[in-house]
Amino acid sequence: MIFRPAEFRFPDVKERLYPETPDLPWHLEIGFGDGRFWTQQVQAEPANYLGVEISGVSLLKAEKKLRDAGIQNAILTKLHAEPLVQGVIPEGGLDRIYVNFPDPWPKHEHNRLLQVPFFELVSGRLKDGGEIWFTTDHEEYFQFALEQARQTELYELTQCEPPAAALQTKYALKWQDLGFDVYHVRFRAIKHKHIAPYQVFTEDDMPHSILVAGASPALTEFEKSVYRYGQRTVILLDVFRNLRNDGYVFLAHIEEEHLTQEVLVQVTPREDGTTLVKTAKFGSPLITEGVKLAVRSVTEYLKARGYQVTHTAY
Ligand SMILES: C[S@@+](CC[C@H](N)C(=O)[O-])C[C@H]1O[C@@H](n2cnc3c(N)ncnc32)[C@H](O)[C@@H]1O
Repeated sequence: MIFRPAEFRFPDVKERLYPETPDLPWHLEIGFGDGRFWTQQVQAEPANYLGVEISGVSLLKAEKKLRDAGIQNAILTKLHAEPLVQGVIPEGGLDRIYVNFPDPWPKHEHNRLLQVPFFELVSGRLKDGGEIWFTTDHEEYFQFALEQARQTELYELTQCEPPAAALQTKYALKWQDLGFDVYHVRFRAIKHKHIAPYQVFTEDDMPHSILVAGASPALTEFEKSVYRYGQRTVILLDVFRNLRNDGYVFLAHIEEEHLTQEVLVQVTPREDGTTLVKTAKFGSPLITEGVKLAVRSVTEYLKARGYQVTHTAY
């Protein structure tokens, strides 16, 4: 089953996500590609499965594979692994994490998934004794990951044979056909670092502001505008006229840590003469701090063009 990010709770619980099989362990696969790993691994060790991918094409392929295999207790989602782990997974929630043949980034190792911040984050989301099973053909990334995990002093490492299913993934077969070796290690969490959940707000906290239009409220031209707030950036990419209510819709791009979202911010004139600025539900954005800042940015944009701000809730 595919879950849109907004369908999760932040954090969520296994009992809600897998009501039919709450007693099974909970396994997460990061970067599941076409999904074939889990169709085989589940036969060796049944578990509730959560898969996270950034590729929409992979998401659809994997969903079909799992459906054809008749696997019911599997949830797939399209997101970066980090906000999913930090936001959705409760402390001590996971029994295991699989990472099979992740992108090795040979020239840009800062992009690699398996490094100190990741090991720290997941140590708190794994149960005591929970493990990360890492399989790769890339010896340099393998050594790098061992070193990064050791630095944290949160794991016991065991190098051993990979599970049979990890040798049958699309990339496993590709690299083995080319004669590459395969490396496997299990990182067993023995200590847990507490990292606060990724903060996602509910619809009750929908950020908004109320403005009063000045003497010349109509926007006749648009300037792409960048707003920086510490680690977060909002770019107002475009604005469209709303023909239904004589308002506007801004297209905002938001970057915050590992999460990037495009959201629509509506500017709607109301009967009492005020103007309401709020995030549109369209696209089910995750209501994060960055989304609040997008509403703030649109409010600032309008303020600079003659609107007066009478109320803000962001
Ligand atoms: C080299 S492929 C391996 C796919 C699959 N595991 C296999 O063995 O065939 C790496 C996958 O990781 C996904 N990926 C990369 N970074 C990711 C991230 N931060 N979160 C989730 N998935 C990611 C990519 O979209 C890609 O499908």
